[in-house]
Amino acid sequence: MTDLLVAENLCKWYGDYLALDQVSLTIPKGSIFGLLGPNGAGKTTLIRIINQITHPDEGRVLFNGTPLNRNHIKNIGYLPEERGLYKSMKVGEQALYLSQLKGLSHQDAKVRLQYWFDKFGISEWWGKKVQELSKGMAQKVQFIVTVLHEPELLIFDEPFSGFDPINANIIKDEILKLRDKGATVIFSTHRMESVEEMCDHIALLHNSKKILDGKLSAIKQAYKSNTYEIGLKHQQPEGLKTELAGLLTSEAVSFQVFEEELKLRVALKNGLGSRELLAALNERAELVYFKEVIPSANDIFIQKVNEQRKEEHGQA
Ligand SMILES: Nc1ncnc2c1ncn2[C@@H]1O[C@H](COP(=O)(O)OP(=O)(O)OP(=O)(O)O)[C@@H](O)[C@H]1O
Repeated sequence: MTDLLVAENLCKWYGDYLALDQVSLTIPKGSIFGLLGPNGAGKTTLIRIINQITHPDEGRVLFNGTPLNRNHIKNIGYLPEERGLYKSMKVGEQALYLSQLKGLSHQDAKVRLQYWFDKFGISEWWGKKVQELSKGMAQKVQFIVTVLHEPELLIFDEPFSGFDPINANIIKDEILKLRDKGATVIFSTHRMESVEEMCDHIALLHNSKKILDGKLSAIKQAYKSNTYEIGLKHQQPEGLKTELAGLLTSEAVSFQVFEEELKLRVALKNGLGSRELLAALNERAELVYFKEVIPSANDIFIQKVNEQRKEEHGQA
């Protein structure tokens, strides 16, 4: 996979505050790239640089290998977190106006808008004023205007906020379809379940710095903690605890009896793996299930940010 966007050593100052500190990123073509981080980490600043709303003080961004310039604006669709349509303008009129700003002809924009309005079941709003729309309805219109010109890069900042679960699902499916048709997606959110469902790559920003990035599946593998969840039939915890003691660390150990089943969550000592654990268990009990615990994006976010905070406190 080649990279659509490469950011090299970006620095951005707001007065004497350094909002981005040597941030480098590579965004593979066709990926859904999650840009994550606590409030104030620098995500929006980075997105604004990619959109050329603001410019870096140091570093550069390459789009398809070329330094970012005004010609790339047509190739990018951006749905900002703060949504804004002109309230007194009519929906259709405004959608047409915004689409033409992205380089579409009036005729082409009209055909495409009609297609999307139909698809989202909102054709009857065409002649209404924006102020008559609910928040979710206005968001649908903005989503349409963001993707209408079929840009190579789509940037969504909290795309699901304000949508009910059904509409959020519709938007999610549309984003996945756009990716399948070849678009690259940058997706900034605090909703970790959306990251799990959609992102194949992530970058985590904290205090203006990138502290983690890569393929989500590889990051998950790297953050595994040799922990397993096991269900066993007809077992009591006491004997088993003593028997397994030699294999387990003192962390993440839980033994819970639930109806006929004993549920275990155990962390193995370094150097031991599923083979040793299974051998010890097989001697004793009938397995119902056995699985390695893979950390969630949420677990990884919390762990990495907390580690970073501790490190920064240590240095202070
Ligand atoms: N125009 C500005 N002038 C001064 N400071 C700014 C400006 N824009 C952002 N900042 C500061 O830069 C830092 C990064 O802000 P940014 O909006 O990029 O964070 P974010 O990661 O998007 O946060 P959130 O998750 O809360 O949206 C913050 O400390 C913010 O106060």
